[in-house]
Amino acid sequence: MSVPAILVQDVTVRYGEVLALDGASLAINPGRICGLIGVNGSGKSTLFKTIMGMIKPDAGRATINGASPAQARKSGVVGYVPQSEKVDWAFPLSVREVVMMGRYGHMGLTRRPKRRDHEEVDAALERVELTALADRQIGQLSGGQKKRAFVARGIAQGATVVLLDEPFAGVDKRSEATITRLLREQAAAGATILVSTHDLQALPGLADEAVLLMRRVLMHGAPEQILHPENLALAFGLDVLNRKEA
Ligand SMILES: Nc1ncnc2c1ncn2[C@@H]1O[C@H](COP(=O)(O)OP(=O)(O)OP(=O)(O)O)[C@@H](O)[C@H]1O
Repeated sequence: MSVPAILVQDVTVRYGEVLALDGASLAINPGRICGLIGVNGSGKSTLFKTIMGMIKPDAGRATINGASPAQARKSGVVGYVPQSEKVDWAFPLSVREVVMMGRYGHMGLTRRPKRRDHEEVDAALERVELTALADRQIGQLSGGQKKRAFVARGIAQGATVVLLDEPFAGVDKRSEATITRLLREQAAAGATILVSTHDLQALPGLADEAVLLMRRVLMHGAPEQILHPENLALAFGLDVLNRKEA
């Protein structure tokens, strides 16, 4: 049997008094796009940070292709598109420089880009349709363009496991369509993708499978199964079921 690309085993995370994850377990196989669904505060960002090794769980563990998060980050197999609110957009970096960060792992200690690095960055910018804006400061892009810049960073990096925390929040339709197409292309080429979203309608067109999170994984199945009102009610409360009558 193949090793899951993303494996989360019985992970518990506490922030002081707050129990953010409570025995969450999840396995995603290579080449799959998995949508992560849950109300605000259900632990989605905490799950991403655990898989990235940015926080150490109080119990349980996460692995990427069987390796620890730290090893996976070091080898560059894992890429992360954070929530927009978590990024300092005033940072004096151009779009091109942000995408070039994806090449750091390939450059050695000097971090001096070689021709191959420039070529990969140009190709990634082209794929996300940001070539014309490459020299703009990153903060001077629209919400959707910023997300595309981070997706390009993952492409330039050559990441084969990609985590995206709400890439469609505050994003224009063109960016949403471009990002969805790119994720599908990456998955078709073998990449594994975990993407959180509040856009339930877009889920079947985006993901092969989906997960309902509420501190732990309530359900993991086909998007259509997850979107069944009774299952959504599990994660979002009974309002979803009652909305029609209201
Ligand atoms: N650094 C922190 N310190 C204290 N509590 C935190 C911290 N980060 C998150 N929490 C709490 O942990 C819980 C889970 O937060 P998390 O950000 O993982 O949820 P989320 O599902 O990503 O939410 P959202 O959809 O609003 O982004 C929430 O109750 C949140 O308030």
